Amino acid sequence: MDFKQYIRVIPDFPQPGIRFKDITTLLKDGPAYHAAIQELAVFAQEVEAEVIAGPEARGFVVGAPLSYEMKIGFVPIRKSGKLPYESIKADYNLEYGKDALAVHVDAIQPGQRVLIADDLLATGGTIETTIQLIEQLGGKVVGAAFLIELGYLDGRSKLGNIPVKSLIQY
Ligand SMILES: O=P(O)(O)OC[C@H]1O[C@H](OP(=O)(O)OP(=O)(O)O)[C@H](O)[C@@H]1O
Ligand SMILES: Nc1ncnc2[nH]cnc12
Repeated sequence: MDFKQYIRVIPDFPQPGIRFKDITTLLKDGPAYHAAIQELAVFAQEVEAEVIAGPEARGFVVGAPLSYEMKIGFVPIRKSGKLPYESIKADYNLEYGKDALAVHVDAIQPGQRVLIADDLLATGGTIETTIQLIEQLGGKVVGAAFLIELGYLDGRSKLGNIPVKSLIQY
């Protein structure tokens, strides 16, 4: 399926110069959303993922259905200050700002095979921070799956040897 046709590009959002890739136009199309998750599930099987981790918020709409499809667990990586239990936290930079992510200390078992899922790979700051948190808990990141990859920002370089799957490239 040509998933790119379902993405709406908004110029100058949220800041001048940013071409924002709007995934809501894909999400509202049932067959396209389902096909996208199915394709990422093939990758998740190939890398033998045991759990999916997704960064808030758009990582939830990719990671949660993927974990449901795979019948494996989902770990939310949340923006700082949202998690109720003991957590670890890391700061990071984005294409348009900065933020912090956190995860519960007991979210991942040591040695567990973790696939990270998100809607979009841009500078790689979010994924790099997510990897750092998972590895700090002893998890093994076996792959990273995205709907969209902005190749011109070279986020892949933050992933080292970790296998990457993206359905749409710009
Ligand atoms: O590769 P990067 O440069 O880190 O950018 C990609 C991240 O940016 C967006 O999230 P954002 O922080 O805007 O949050 P949201 O999902 O809550 O909208 C997107 O959903 C990715 O997680
Ligand atoms: N250009 C972009 N469009 C949508 N989400 C993003 N996250 C980071 N950069 C983005």
